[in-house]
Amino acid sequence: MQFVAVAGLPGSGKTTVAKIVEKRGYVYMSMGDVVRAVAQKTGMTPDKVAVFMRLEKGRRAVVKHILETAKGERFVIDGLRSPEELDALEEVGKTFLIYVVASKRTRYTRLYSRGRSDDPLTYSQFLMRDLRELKFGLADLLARADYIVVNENKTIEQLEEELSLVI
Ligand SMILES: Nc1ncnc2c1ncn2[C@@H]1O[C@H](COP(=O)(O)OP(=O)(O)OP(=O)(O)O)[C@@H](O)[C@H]1O
Repeated sequence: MQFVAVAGLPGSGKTTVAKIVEKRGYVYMSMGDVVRAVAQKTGMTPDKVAVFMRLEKGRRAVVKHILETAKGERFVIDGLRSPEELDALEEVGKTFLIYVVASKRTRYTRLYSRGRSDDPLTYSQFLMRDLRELKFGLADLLARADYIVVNENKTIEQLEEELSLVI
């Protein structure tokens, strides 16, 4: 198996990057979709499920769920949160980690205008989400990145061009 894993803080552009990778022949799988599906089943909020799954079932729980359902050879995994999740992928396949970064202001503006049902409505909700993700170990993943992409003052086309040199 071969994985391109994508990590970054909320609103940095992980899904945007992962969808670009998908177009190059990788099966797209989203950690956030797993969490949101469990949230819908249980009636809990996605924020709570994200913490609950990792606390109750171990720090690899979400990635384990992804691996159980994965069918194919080459995958792009959107939304890795911790070094433990990266370890889990590396144990079963060749893994390349792309870390996406953007400033706080850009990320907040993007999420505010994206308006997904679980997106932060206020700046304090946005900061709380950052904090939660950092607690999972997101910042520690930066040290293990194979490629760091700055998604700021860049069009999606420019992003696509940059990534074509990497993937
Ligand atoms: N370079 C860019 N130019 C313009 N818009 C962008 C760019 N990158 C991302 N966006 C937009 O910003 C929003 C957030 O991007 P995306 O959903 O990829 O972030 P994310 O890191 O996956 O966020 P989350 O962790 O909250 O799911 C989306 O609406 C996306 O279309």
